[in-house]
Amino acid sequence: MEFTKMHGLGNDYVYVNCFRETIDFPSEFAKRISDRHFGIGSDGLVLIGPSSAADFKMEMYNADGSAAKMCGNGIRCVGKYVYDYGLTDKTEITVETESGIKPLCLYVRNQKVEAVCVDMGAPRYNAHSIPILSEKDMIIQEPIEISGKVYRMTGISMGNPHAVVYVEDVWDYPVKAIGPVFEMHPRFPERINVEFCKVIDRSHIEMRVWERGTGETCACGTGACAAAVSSVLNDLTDEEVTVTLLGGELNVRWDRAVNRVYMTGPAARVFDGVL
Ligand SMILES: N[C@@H](CCC[C@H](N)C(=O)O)C(=O)O
Repeated sequence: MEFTKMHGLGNDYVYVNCFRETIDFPSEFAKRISDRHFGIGSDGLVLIGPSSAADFKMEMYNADGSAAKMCGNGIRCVGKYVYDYGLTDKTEITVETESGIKPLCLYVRNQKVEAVCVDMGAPRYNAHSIPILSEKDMIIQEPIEISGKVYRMTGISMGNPHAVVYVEDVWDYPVKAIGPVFEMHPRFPERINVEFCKVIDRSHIEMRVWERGTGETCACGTGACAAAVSSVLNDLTDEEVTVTLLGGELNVRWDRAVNRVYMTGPAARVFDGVL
């Protein structure tokens, strides 16, 4: 089976072209190939296939085999894959995901896609739709106790669930210790992705992420969007921000007039392989 290893800011997935290949048990397959010692090594698996409603369809699995409805870094790489491998010659395409159809704008240089802008759609911050168990309708700076410390979280869905918290020093934060306790807290019936953020100024956020189903990753596209939306809701930033992550920078703009979030960042191919 042919595959391609790609990444968006170091958030790396194995990409399989399902126009050509068939995977019967994608969840098992994702677990096996993601293993960094006994597999190919990745944060998960992304399947690219035909869609009856859009130009292409994307399916995404975390390293533990769980499926996610949306993946921001993954969808940028899908844009690069379909253009660079000649599945399309268009620079404006649509991709069907489990959380709806997303329009992509591909930025091409020397016949290769270097960066992609994704219209991520409308964020949702109603507790029920994230989902987060709460008596309140919106989760804004809501206290939650994790490992004996009270955090104030803001809950956002970007098609997948996120809890954004603000900390003093992102780079020194014990993300690997706190992240898994957050992820499994009983208030999150579908578990949660957690963004540990620091606002530098009204147009700049630093962030590390603990991803549901994978662990700490170098970057999370949906997480960066959730951090941007949370920071606007808490009046910490303006509508357009640069989000600095371990793997690099993303530009995120929440256009509140039309209630859509736009995420722009790089997409890169690492290598092709045969399994
Ligand atoms: N890294 C991704 C998000 C992948 C899915 C997430 N772990 C979940 O289970 O919701 C991104 O770039 O958005």
